Amino acid sequence: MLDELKKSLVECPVVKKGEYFYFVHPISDGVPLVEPELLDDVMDYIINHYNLNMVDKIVGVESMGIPLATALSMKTGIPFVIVRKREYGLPGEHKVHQKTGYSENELYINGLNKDDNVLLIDDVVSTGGTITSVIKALDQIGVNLVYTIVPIEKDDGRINAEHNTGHNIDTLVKIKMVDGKVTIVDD
Ligand SMILES: O=P(O)(O)OC[C@H]1O[C@H](OP(=O)(O)OP(=O)(O)O)[C@H](O)[C@@H]1O
Ligand code: HPA
Repeated sequence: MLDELKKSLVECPVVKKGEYFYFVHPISDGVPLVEPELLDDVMDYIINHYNLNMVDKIVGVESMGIPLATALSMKTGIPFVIVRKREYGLPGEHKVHQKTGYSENELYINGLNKDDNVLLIDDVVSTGGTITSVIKALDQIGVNLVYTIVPIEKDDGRINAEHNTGHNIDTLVKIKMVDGKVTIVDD
């Protein structure tokens, strides 16, 4: 089911951002072109492997959590909210500092309440910085984090993020950068 995702990852270009080897792929970048079948494969995998009956809200992280949250919402009928890079100043807005291997930003969380049953989705976990910060903020808000699903796991950040947050992070494909190229890590 995930064969296409794996194949497309191995074939995708890699660019350098400073010292960071950055793979460029439809799911993580919307570039060069997102084939709906690939998105559909990822969604079907999630729908077939998780019990989503108790999930009240899907939470996606800007930018590339947006197509994933949208597709999952449309398939399941569960509403979604986006953790944005824009501040709104609404009551109850939570500010989160995001640090990746190549950038830093502020993120803003709106639209969530204590005890909401939440599925968090983002495209990639790499250093684990982003998902760690977002999960810690969700814990502060007091939501019930039912699942955290990130289709692409790159290098070793997931384990650190799980250790630092105490939450499981489920990934669908694990990749490693070897000699500046994407390789698949089989379990
Ligand atoms: O595990 P980490 O090292 O934190 O990397 C993962 C994060 O990096 C990317 O976000 P980025 O802010 O680059 O942007 P985008 O989604 O706007 O492309 C990606 O979408 C993840 O959120
Ligand atoms: O190498 C990457 N490619 C795409 N998105 C990412 N988010 C973190 N690292 C990466």
